[in-house]
Amino acid sequence: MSLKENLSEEQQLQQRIFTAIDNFDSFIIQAGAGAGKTYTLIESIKYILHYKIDELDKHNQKIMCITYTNVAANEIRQRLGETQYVQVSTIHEMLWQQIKMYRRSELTVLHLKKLKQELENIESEIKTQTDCVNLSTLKTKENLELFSTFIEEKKEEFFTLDRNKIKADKFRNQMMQSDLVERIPEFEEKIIKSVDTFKKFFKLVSRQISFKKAIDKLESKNNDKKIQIDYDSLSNSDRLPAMKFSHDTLLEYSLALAEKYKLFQKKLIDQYPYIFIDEYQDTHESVIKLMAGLQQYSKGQRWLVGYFGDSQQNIYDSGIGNQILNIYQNIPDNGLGQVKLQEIVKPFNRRSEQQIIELINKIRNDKLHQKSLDPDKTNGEVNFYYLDTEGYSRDTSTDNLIIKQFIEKFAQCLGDNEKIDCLLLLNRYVASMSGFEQIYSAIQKANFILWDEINTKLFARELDKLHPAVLRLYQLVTAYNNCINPHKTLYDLFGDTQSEVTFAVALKLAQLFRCKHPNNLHEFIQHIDNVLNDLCVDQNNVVLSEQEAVRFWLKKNFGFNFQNLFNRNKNKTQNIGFKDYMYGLVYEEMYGKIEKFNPDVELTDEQADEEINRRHQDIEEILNIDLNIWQQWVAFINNEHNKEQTVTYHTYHGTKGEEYDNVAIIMEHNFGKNNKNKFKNYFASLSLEPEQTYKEEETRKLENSRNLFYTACSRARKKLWILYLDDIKDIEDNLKKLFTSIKPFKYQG
Ligand SMILES: Nc1ncnc2c1ncn2[C@@H]1O[C@H](COP(=O)(O)OP(=O)(O)OP(=O)(O)O)[C@@H](O)[C@H]1O
Repeated sequence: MSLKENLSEEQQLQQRIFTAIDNFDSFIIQAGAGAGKTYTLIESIKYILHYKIDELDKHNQKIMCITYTNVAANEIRQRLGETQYVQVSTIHEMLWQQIKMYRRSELTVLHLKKLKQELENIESEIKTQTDCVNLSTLKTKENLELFSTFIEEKKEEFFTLDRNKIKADKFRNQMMQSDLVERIPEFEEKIIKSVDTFKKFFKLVSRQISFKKAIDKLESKNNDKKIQIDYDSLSNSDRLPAMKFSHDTLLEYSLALAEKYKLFQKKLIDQYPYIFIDEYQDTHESVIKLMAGLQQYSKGQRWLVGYFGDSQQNIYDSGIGNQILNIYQNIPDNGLGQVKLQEIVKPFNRRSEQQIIELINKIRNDKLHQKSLDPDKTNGEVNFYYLDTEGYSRDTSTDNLIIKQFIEKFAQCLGDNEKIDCLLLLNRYVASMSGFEQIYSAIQKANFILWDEINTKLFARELDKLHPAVLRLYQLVTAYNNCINPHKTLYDLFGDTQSEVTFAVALKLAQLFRCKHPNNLHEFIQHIDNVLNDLCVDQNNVVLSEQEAVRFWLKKNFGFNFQNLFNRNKNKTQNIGFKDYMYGLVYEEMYGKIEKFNPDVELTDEQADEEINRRHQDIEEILNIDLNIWQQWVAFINNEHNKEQTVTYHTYHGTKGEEYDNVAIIMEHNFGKNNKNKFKNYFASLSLEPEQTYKEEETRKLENSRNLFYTACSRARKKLWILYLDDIKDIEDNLKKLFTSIKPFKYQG
């Protein structure tokens, strides 16, 4: 078909969407990579703005557009231009905005329920642990109560000693200094015999206490001041007893609110008659259920939801992928009627040259066979190379050299100003090629992220996917970057201070925070600690506005309230400074509020000391990495590149939604040691007869590999070069089903 005919067909499809919008028919747009989903989404919004604006205006309504990341939200805002009739936000932003008005009412009910569930888990763990010989005397209610009183008495001291890496025997002596010890049977002989076991148990019971207190607080009838539950968007883990929750719990609470309170649904429907969800495939199941619930409830009213996405680009396990229609089918009728979606398939590809489209069609191998919008776009190139491994064996440094040589070869086939975007499978290579291998090694050594989660928790460009401790490090580097960047506004530094902070004070503090280039994060933290300490010492002269400014700075950069800072001198032992607080936080975020208890292994004092020392050394090592290296990592996370850069390295996941002219993909059999043969198995599965089926788990893994491969290959506009680093003998026949040209790549060692 000619370009003209294709354009006309595309126009008709767009028209079907407009008709669905006119009729308030909820729909789902299914389209492969580069089909122009985002473009269609924007066209749909523009259509409403053009034809329905009076209606929106009359009812004081808005269009809601939900994106998967902040980057995507900004992109859409930019492409739409300023308009008060559209709210573009991530699902978390949108939900919090909607539910925060319930933070003193209905949310406290949900929070209370969650605290109680969690308390049950803690109590069952306490039970299991008191089964072990050393703690068995704490099995009785009375002894456990005595132990809890002991904890209340020694808590501050315990955590100060723990933080300060006090050796086991000294620690034991300090803990023994309490009248309560006499009253708790076998305290000396058994309970504190292993300091390691004791510490874990202490933390567990102290967690139980804090949960109980939080529950009491919420249940207490004579609260003058209503307790408030808050979403903490800057932290990647819940802090339930502190009445704070993070991203996943936000989804959970929102769905529960919607299911329980019809008013909540009604408000959403009234406020946003059009809700669009971009990249539906990576959306959490609870969001789809929430939308389906709204759709059901709104029957007969002016309301619709429109999903845009591609199930084969689902690359995160938390996303619903191709399950959306099943979820819809399983929504009970509730006497309100079955919810349905009109399915509109967009079969075009606007991004890539014909050669690339052919390849990605073969990879997806489903009904969504794409055709190029412009049949004359045939100047693309796909090359598959396998490494000719004869004569040497692979290791990280050789692989790095091989990748560089491959990129050079690719570059020789390109024009002078052309760039290459290289997608690397292995995290170590992404780190070394992008200049932050030291961070990768140190984090791996500290061993607080599971092997197969490192790709997301250290390399994700969506901040809410980073490991909580890694996010904390990101915040520290960003706080430093903001301090030294003269182009940052006072809002960037202090957030919305609602004019409680004067311009002069904000400037003074900004200057104090801006230190001489520190060598590492450790020095930066020390510097901030010094500044805050000086302000504390000088507190008689510190105007209230300065205290406020510090408070806003800490809140904006790290999301925490540090109210006690200026009261410290009054009661020094009770409160800690910024440095200790930050170290404590990082330690806790790395190793958990309670280190995992294993009753089979009881560490001796020496082993426990060694273990604690090791952990502290690992943290020291991380904080002592050169700050320039940290800045390179932050630039990677923020996807910032300098203009001269001719090659940019990415993880496969990090390129979601992006497009580049020339793409190099480096592959191999494995994806980390827990995903042995991930890609080998995928390629091997291509010769599977249709009647052969795998177990569900196996199918899920294969689909994930295919989706990752599909998403990677479909980023290319013009040229795609793939290098396979492992031996392809066993999968060669299947590779030939996808690639017309398979050539050896000879490394010049
Ligand atoms: N109607 C259109 N007119 C002009 N350019 C378009 C149109 N639709 C899409 N494009 C362009 O085609 C390319 C692919 O579009 P887009 O990024 O919206 O695709 P997508 O379906 O969201 O892709 P992916 O699923 O891979 O993220 C972009 O460069 C976009 O600007």
